[in-house]
Amino acid sequence: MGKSIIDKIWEKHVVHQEEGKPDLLYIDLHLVHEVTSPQAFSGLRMKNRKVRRPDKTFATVDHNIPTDNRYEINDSVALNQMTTLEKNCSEFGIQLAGIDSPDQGIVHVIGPELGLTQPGMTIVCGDSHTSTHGAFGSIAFGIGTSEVEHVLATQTIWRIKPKTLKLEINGSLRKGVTAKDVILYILAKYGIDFGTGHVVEYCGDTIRRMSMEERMTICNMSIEGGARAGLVSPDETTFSYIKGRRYAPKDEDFSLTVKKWEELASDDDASYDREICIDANDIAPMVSWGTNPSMTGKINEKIPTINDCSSELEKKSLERALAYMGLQEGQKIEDIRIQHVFIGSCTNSRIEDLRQAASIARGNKVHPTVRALVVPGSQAVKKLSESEGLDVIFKQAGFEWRDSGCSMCLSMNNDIVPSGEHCASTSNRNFEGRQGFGARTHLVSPAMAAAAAVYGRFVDVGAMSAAETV
Ligand SMILES: CC(C)[C@H](C(=O)O)[C@@H](O)C(=O)O
Ligand code: SF4
Repeated sequence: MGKSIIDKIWEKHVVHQEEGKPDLLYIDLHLVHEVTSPQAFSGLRMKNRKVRRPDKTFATVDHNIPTDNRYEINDSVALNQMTTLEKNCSEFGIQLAGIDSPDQGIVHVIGPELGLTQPGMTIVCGDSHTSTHGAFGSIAFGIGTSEVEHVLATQTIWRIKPKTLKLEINGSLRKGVTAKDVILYILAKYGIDFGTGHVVEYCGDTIRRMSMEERMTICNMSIEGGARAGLVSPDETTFSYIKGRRYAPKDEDFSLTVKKWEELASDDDASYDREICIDANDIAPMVSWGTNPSMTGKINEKIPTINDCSSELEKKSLERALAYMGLQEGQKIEDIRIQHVFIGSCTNSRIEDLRQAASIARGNKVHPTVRALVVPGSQAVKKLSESEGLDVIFKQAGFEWRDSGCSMCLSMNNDIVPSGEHCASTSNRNFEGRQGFGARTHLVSPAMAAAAAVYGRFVDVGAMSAAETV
């Protein structure tokens, strides 16, 4: 019987195993941000401990950093977390992409961008969307603050080996359908618990044809399906993305390392605890209408009715979601009006995402009743976008063009959606209050968000004419 990539990586990283106990896993890369690290460093200080492998630890500021004027931090908690991280990194000798650094950005955007994220690694961060890094064929998962301290001190973590789920997607995606629509479709169809207790391996020819940016979008939202992590076996697309990046192996080392990475891919006869198979042709541009990511429909569908519900529980949660969202049962998704657009977050703020949004924004104008933000995932994405003129396209269309950070994905900085207003957002979470008290979030792809900005409501980007999208 062959092995899956999950088994292969896990086995290589176990440093201690005992019957009835979790495994002790070696960690190759520890990413750190300002929100979940302060207590961990305090813990080290109290116990007089050092960071075991500062060279395998990398920090940045992303959640709190303002993206309009980054030095104007009015919130004292935010300011304190950011300056505390700076102090901690200099005291413990950790590399930091701080507020002034051209490397600063959302932790899950800069890891891959700098070549820190590589196939076969175990990667952790005190952040749930660490699963993003699984796109490179690594086991990457979020950890709690006490575990951040443990990893800082020991470079290891205790974990029970998760179950494995093979999620295969085959076929061609229809016009206007992106990786974001694929993962929203999976969540709509299989629910917010489809991956509970499992590491999901995404495979099939649809995934194989995807770029690294697209694979990252899918792995990112594995967490919304309850999974421990999500990953894709590495291939040529992975290797050519990594080649030449700052922390990637160089020259001869690179080709030797690629040989090792090639062996990581799951064997054809690998076995999994569960398998799901999806037809890509069934997927349409998706829009979430409710308060969890499974409350999502295709653009040309209607919001379900109470009569569609198969249980009392389902009925109650539909009623509650509709009341919070200010929507009607049976309402057409295309008729939902929006007042805000947020293009950004660790799900969709990479260069390809911004290119897709720009192809819709070009030559169009943001609807007069809409406020729209474009927030690149990193300062490097910002710079690259500007070299391609994307900033000019967005600004001419009436979008705000920002510095990098988590921004409106969560209400921890200046960017907040006012109560009762609707936001088309390329982020990953839509629970009550996520983008601000009473804010109403609709999860969509970058192209769908840009089109919503132009029309003030949701439209099918797959049906837009060539003249509308240049
Ligand atoms: C702040 C952090 C702990 C949190 C997470 O881990 O998910 C954040 O990134 C989020 O998306 O809500
Ligand atoms: S962009 Fe959003 S989901 Fe991603 S790390 Fe930041 S707050 Fe969390």
